[in-house]
Amino acid sequence: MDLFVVKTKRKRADSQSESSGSKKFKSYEKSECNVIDFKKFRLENLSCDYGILYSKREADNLLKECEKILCYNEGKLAKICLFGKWHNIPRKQVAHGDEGLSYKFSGNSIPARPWLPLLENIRDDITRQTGYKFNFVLINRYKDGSDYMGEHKDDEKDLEADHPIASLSLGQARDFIFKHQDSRGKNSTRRDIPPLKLVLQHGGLLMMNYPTNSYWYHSLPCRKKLFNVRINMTFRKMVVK
Ligand SMILES: O=C(O)CCC(=O)C(=O)O
Ligand SMILES: [Fe+2]
Repeated sequence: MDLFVVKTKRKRADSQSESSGSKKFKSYEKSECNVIDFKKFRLENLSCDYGILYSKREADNLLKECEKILCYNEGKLAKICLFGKWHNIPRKQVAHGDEGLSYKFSGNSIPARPWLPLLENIRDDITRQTGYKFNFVLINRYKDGSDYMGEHKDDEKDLEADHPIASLSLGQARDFIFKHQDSRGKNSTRRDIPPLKLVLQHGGLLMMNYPTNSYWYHSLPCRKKLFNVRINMTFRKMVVK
């Protein structure tokens, strides 16, 4: 992790308003939580916390188990629609979650498969550590550094907008880049906001708090010289209709 601001131990659930930006947006419950060491990243409209949730041994075991039991989407569910054209996604993907939930993005809708005990255990570990509850997990598997995820925001309507997204990484450490929406491209109006680069490690947990996903894009760029598998799980709170 290169750029960094303050190191802190979050002690109690009622510190919730600090991580989500403003109390007035709170629309969910947050329970008591434990304490892993989170590093806090605070920039203009960005609030993220990063810490190591699992030791190397625990993370090795989880990765091995994931490789054994997870099955990934195929066919249309493994494609995205960009500017009217369908493309294979440059990685594998699957979602699990509460019954009836699905996740719509880039022209596709990913239905949640039922929870698996392994995923429930990880979800509950994250809830114990952060106090936040999740009803859906999107899993991305990058076979090596040539698999990637392009710049996007996780700001779909079916996500509870002010709820944090918890991102657990297993396997190959990879760069993860945040860019402020007004700092991107030729017509950028905010050249004064530099990107934020994190390195997401094996066993690392990144909390993306409100309002990060309303203002900042994130991506996992290609890294052709990396050859190991990485699995990322983003635990989310979807709106239940
Ligand atoms: O693999 C990652 O770390 C990124 C995952 C992500 O951004 C997503 O699932 O929306
Ligand atoms: Fe994302």
